[in-house]
Amino acid sequence: MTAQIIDGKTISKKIQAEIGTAAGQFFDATGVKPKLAAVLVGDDPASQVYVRNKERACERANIESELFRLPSSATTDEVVGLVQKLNEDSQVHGILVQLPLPDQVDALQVLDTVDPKKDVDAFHPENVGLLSQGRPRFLPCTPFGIIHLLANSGIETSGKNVCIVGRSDIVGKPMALMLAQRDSELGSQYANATVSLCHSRTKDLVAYTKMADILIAAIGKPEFIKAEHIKPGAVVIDVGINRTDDGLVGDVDFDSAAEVASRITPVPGGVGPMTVTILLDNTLKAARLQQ
Ligand SMILES: Nc1nc(=O)c2c([nH]1)NC[C@@H]1CN(c3ccc(C(=O)N[C@@H](CCC(=O)O)C(=O)O)cc3)C=[N+]21
Repeated sequence: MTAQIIDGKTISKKIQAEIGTAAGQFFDATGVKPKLAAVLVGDDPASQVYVRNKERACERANIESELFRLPSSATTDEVVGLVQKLNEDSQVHGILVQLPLPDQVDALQVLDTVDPKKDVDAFHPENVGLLSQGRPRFLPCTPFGIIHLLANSGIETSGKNVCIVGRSDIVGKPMALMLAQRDSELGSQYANATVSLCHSRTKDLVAYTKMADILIAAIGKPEFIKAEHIKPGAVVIDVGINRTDDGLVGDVDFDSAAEVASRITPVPGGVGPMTVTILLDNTLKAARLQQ
């Protein structure tokens, strides 16, 4: 078997065009152009790439964006102060604090400062709580991007075995919540999964991954998932972005996995562009919330 590719770049272009149309209509009705403020502390090269991708995508979708930079020596108080200023700025609808922050900055304190109604990453405890109760305000960008990828590819999750490898607060944990719930913004067929959330202490990982109709790799280890982890015909979603000597690779060994899977996302061009797309959607949602 050779897997069909799930093309995140093409799907994200299509959704970004829809968001652009909706943002234009919102502007015509209200005179307000949705605005995203991105906070970038230091000069991590990967963060610069992501922030640039986000700015370009905003431009395409009729969303204003402004980048606020602080030096890598910034203190917690300085970052918190900038976020407070953006909270109070009525022209700013969405605030994104690019992670990772430098070690001397208390990231939790910074993220807790973001006004929950401007929290387009959905990292604030109020938004995490709303999601866990099944009444989300904003949905976290990468997990919701994955649901969109599945929906756009006609891959339903209801009643399926989904295995998520990796329990991070920004991908694995919220992804598990969203897929296990009764409903999703895209319909109940894209929820209601039987979810296993696996991690570094999981015993017999292969037993879980091999049961999965949909396998989501969000571990942060280059090419960790191989053909032997995958049930023949399964759908494989690769969330990893690892920079190695061979260039950018995912958490899945693409060549061997594609022999066994029925559908697979590439890296780059899979989940990454969808993360950016949902950020735009959340910024428009934030602008609506603030009218
Ligand atoms: N507050 C916060 N929110 C985030 O959403 C957030 C963050 N911090 N810190 C880092 C991670 C990572 N992330 C990506 C965004 C875009 C691509 C992306 O555009 N990827 C393209 C290009 C990849 C490349 O060329 O490097 C692709 O996969 O095709 C990837 C990863 C958002 N993150």
